Amino acid sequence: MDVSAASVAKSAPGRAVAGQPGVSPDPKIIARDVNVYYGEKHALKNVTVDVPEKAVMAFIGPSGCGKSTFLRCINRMNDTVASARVTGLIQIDDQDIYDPSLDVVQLRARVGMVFQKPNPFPKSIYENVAYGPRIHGLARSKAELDEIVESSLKKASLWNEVKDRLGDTGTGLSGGQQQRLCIARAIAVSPEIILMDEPCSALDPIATARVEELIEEIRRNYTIVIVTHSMQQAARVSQRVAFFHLGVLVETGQTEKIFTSPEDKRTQDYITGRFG
Ligand SMILES: Nc1ncnc2c1ncn2[C@@H]1O[C@H](COP(=O)(O)OP(=O)(O)OP(=O)(O)O)[C@@H](O)[C@H]1O
Repeated sequence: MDVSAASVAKSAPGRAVAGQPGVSPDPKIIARDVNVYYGEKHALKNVTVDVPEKAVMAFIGPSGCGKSTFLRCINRMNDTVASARVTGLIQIDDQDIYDPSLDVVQLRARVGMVFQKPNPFPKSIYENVAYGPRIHGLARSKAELDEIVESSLKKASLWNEVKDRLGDTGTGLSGGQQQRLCIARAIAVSPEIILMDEPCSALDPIATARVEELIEEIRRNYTIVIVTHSMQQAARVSQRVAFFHLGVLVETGQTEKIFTSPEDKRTQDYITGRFG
């Protein structure tokens, strides 16, 4: 983390600058002047945005504009990319997540992630969900672990389909079921934030609809950020939208406003299919 940039941004926390584009009154996550470089490539440029609590925010924009890069900043996944360098400030609940003293394992328990391609472990359905709570010490007994597995699968709308075959391998489920299993796995460690990187791009329309329904059901309990190429999906599932273009956050706003009367011509061009 570039400390000089962070300290400048720190003196202007979210609430103090409400009213600026991208900044909202009571955010769960704030980002100030975030830049990401992959070696010489400047992939994300001065991104300042607030992500509201217990709502869905969609990141949209043409391929390569930096949506996934920014998403991966929020749980420090970019730490795993050797060439990546992140500057600026990202706070969750007023805590700087790039503070060197921060425990990244704990951060990733608070900030769950669901990927484009469903990626269950090659283990049983039960183990897929039980793994996280076990390594984080969330259950004191087998009965408690069973309870977490059941409630997570219920929240992910998968319980009825798998309750009689929890010992079967997770990779044997259909693609849509696998993705809901991955959401159950994320939910099982009681995250506050769930990041979803094009979670439906490998799913058929029916499985997509089920995941979207699931997002709608759980959104009141979690802060959700979803990257999507589908503007219909962004319109259906999100309450706020952020539009990225060429590494710049062009505009954020309420979903309906972005899709009906965006302020910036680039947003207008993108949502009307003029480029992208
Ligand atoms: N690991 C990496 N190493 C080098 N460059 C990268 C890496 N990951 C992403 N980039 C580059 O950073 C830019 C932003 O990529 P990113 O994946 O964040 O875009 P995106 O908007 O999510 O794209 P898409 O919609 O196609 O997934 C692109 O130019 C991409 O080539």
